[in-house]
Amino acid sequence: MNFRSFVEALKEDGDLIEINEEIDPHLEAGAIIRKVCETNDKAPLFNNMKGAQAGLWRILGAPASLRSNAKEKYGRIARHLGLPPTASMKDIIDKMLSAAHAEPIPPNIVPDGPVKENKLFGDEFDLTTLPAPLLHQADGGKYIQTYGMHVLQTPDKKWTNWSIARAMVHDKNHLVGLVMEPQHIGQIHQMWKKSGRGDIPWALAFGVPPAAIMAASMPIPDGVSEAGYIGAMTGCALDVVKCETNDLHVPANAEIVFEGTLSISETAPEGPFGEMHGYVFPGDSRQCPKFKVNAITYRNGAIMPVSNCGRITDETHTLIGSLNAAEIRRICQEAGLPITDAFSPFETQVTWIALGIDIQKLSHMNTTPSAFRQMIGELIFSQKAGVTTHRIVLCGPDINVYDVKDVMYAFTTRCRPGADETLFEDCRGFQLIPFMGHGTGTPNRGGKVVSDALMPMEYKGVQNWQQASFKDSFPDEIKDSVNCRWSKEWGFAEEM
Ligand SMILES: CC1=C(C(=O)O)[C@@H]2CC(C)(C)c3c(C)c(C)cc4c3N2[C@@]12C(=O)NC(=O)N=C2N4C[C@H](O)[C@H](O)[C@H](O)COP(=O)(O)O
Ligand SMILES: [K+]
Ligand SMILES: [Mn+2]
Repeated sequence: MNFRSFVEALKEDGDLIEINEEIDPHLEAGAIIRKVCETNDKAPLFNNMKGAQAGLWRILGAPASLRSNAKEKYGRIARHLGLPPTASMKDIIDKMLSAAHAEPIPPNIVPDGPVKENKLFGDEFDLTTLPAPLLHQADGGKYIQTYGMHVLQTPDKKWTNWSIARAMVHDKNHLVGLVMEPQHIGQIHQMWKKSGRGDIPWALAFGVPPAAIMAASMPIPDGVSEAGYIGAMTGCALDVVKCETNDLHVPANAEIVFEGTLSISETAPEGPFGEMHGYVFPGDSRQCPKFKVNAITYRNGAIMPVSNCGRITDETHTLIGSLNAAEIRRICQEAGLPITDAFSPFETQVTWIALGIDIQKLSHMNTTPSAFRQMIGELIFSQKAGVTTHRIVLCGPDINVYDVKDVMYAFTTRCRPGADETLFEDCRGFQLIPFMGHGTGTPNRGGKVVSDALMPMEYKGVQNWQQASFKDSFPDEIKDSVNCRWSKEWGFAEEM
């Protein structure tokens, strides 16, 4: 599946709105994409961007946001993975974890590809004149990079990392973007700095195969190349082609590729940006590394994917939250903890993760609530995949952790504030969350909690209550007889 066929699949699903009238990259495209994300409407494809030149570029907005049709809520994300549009979030997470213990299938190097149809070098382009969008009025710049994939290799070339990190236009041939620890882009930046080998060969590929951008958004382990992981997950090697100006390889059918170097010494002001938690703090910029663009190669009719993040729901919730939860589930299970599921409710701006607990297995651990909470917090809050999470909620087997109504029902009725919670201050914190970066304490340390929504008896493997609900408070024969007359005889609404 490549990006073009992904866009075609959305069209066939009736999940695409093509806009052929001229749209301005200065706030207008951003406003449409933001409203699509807040209403779960169809993905907008802007075929006529003001300022487009030499085929650069059309824009696809909200590439992995939600569908309003409840039966296909995650359909646009499912289409990234070749799953049916009715796939559940559990199906999507299971698919993304399916390669965790598989032998990587390295990419297949091909001599040419659609991404080589057009090439611009040096003064043949000026980033400030391309239709890069201003996505929020208080943003510090035009965020040209919101759904592209950084390609960076360790100095020993053993690990090639693919990841998403934002970047804005700095001048005609430079970007400036977030390069944070413990992200792999930050780790590799540090390695090159220590190696004294000068600036880092870099590429940024937009409109890559959808499965690749999912891996780029996932905190798979240090040292694991996303290309090989995706090869193992899809069962086939991804075709890659060599860059014109360095030895890195990029997907051969990517829409657009920027090639150049990531500076280990030069910085420039970055941000502010409307971020994943839904805030922009006007004027709040920080010094970040510069990326020098030496060449641009691209397909005919190139499409630039754009994620306008902020208030729910957009790619920073559907992908960052869900894929961090995926890795947290794997890490807990490999540590022998009785975790069945993990999910980050969008309504928490993905600052929480809810864990589904197998209370039979829990009862065999003969542990206490405070000891178990300590175990869970120490494990998860020490992980890279746990950095963005500031509350973990432990839920019993009658709770569907993928449904925020269930998580809140458990959290608000089974977790006594204080007594049933364990605070963690000696761990890395996520400074992008306003209560951290603009709050009262240290911006990047602590501020975390494990909230235990397991009742004491569940540590003995028992749930001695019935939910006062249609599902749990009526015998099957009553429920069946009510259900079969529900809409046919009485005219109530059909079940969704
Ligand atoms: C935190 C991030 C963003 C923000 O909130 O502004 C910003 C917004 C955009 C670009 C839309 C965005 C989208 C649409 C998606 C889907 C993911 C991110 C981002 N951007 C940020 C960023 O600027 N800096 C960052 O360190 N991580 C980000 N991630 C998350 C990472 O991709 C994720 O943690 C990966 O696991 C990283 O790969 P590895 O290092 O593990 O290999
Ligand atoms: K990644
Ligand atoms: Mn990585």
